[in-house]
Amino acid sequence: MGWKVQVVDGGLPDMYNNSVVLDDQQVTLFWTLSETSISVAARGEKKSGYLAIGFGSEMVNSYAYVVGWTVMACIAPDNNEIFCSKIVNDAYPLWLVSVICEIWFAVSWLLDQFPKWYPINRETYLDRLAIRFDREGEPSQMAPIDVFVSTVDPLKEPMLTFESLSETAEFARKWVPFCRKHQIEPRAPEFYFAQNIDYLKDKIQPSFVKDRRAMKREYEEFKVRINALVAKAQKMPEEGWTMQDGTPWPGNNPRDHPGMIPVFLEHSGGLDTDGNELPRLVYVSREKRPGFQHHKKAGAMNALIRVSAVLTNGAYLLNVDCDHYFNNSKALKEAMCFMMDPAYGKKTCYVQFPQRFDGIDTHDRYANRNIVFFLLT
Ligand SMILES: O=c1ccn([C@@H]2O[C@H](COP(=O)(O)OP(=O)(O)O[C@H]3O[C@H](CO)[C@@H](O)[C@H](O)[C@H]3O)[C@@H](O)[C@H]2O)c(=O)[nH]1
Ligand SMILES: [Mn+2]
Repeated sequence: MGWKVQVVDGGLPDMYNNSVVLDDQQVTLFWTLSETSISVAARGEKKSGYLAIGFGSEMVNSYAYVVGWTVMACIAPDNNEIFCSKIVNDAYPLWLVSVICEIWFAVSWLLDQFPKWYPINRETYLDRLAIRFDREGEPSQMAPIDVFVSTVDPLKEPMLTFESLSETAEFARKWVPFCRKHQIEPRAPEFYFAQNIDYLKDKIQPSFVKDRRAMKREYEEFKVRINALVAKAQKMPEEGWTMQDGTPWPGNNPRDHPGMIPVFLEHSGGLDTDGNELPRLVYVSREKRPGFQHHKKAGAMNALIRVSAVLTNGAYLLNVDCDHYFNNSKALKEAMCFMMDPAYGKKTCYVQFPQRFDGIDTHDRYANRNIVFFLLT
């Protein structure tokens, strides 16, 4: 990694070039692009040499170098030849804004560096957590967790309507025992079945192939039922939806409706096909009225806290967005290692999971591939 600054004596015939008049002289700019580097050079009429600057590929990608480069550009004297091709004296506000921005970027980059000086690594020991709170043959002492999933528009976002959740709960009765039996990861079926790996590798249970095939079929059928619900939901009748007893569905106007809290998988019946208890599932549609600020996701979370306080009152809350999935089914227990730690648990307010994104657009406009934040926290 690094700079290659060269003074070249002679022509640069193989490079792209473009001539412009800057101040009182003709200046030609040259550049070449290769897979791994960019070279730029400039030739002025009154200058006898070239200054060619090569950027290696790591260099181009390195945020630190970009910051260094821009800081240098900011503090370099006005009449320097590297950074200023033409000095405009009447654009002071523009200059000021860009300098402030660059300085802020540099400061924020610097702030990002401090935690790296004293990194703290923690390891979770799930076996020790189990010894303390989850012993074989005894009722679990693990603190209960309420999981909140919010959605604003179930047609644009993953289909999270009352009916699709009920289908999902039904599917979970078979999916969860299958995952437990064969240690399936990730537990999001769409991503599990899409994985392009040799699924027979390291699997020794002869029943696995049969179970997987059957489960895959179940999942395909589940998807067909969900797609049918999506198709149905897109074609709302003119008079709006009606309920089974013929009365209109109170949620027909998404911006003006009362609160609704149907509950599925209540105490009994919430068992998977192995007879293990499944989490209780509650669907909340909070009240919305025109003219009242509903505070988006934060408002949804507040409504869920109130419902959870009445229905389940879990000691801990886990929040996931409707488009999130776990890639490690032990994640909740790992978080609990921090929360229930005898020494640090009381000082720990929340645990933030690192986040990775699927389906990033090719230009990654939102810098979703940037994981610096999660490497630091
Ligand atoms: O009125 C609203 C608006 C949003 N949401 C939900 O809030 C979540 C996040 O919304 P979105 O605006 O799509 O956020 P993203 O930009 O996709 O996600 C970023 O912002 C989220 C909210 O802070 C974080 O949870 C994520 O980790 C982060 O990647 C989703 O489940 C939405 O359904 C609501 O429930 N009601
Ligand atoms: Mn999102």
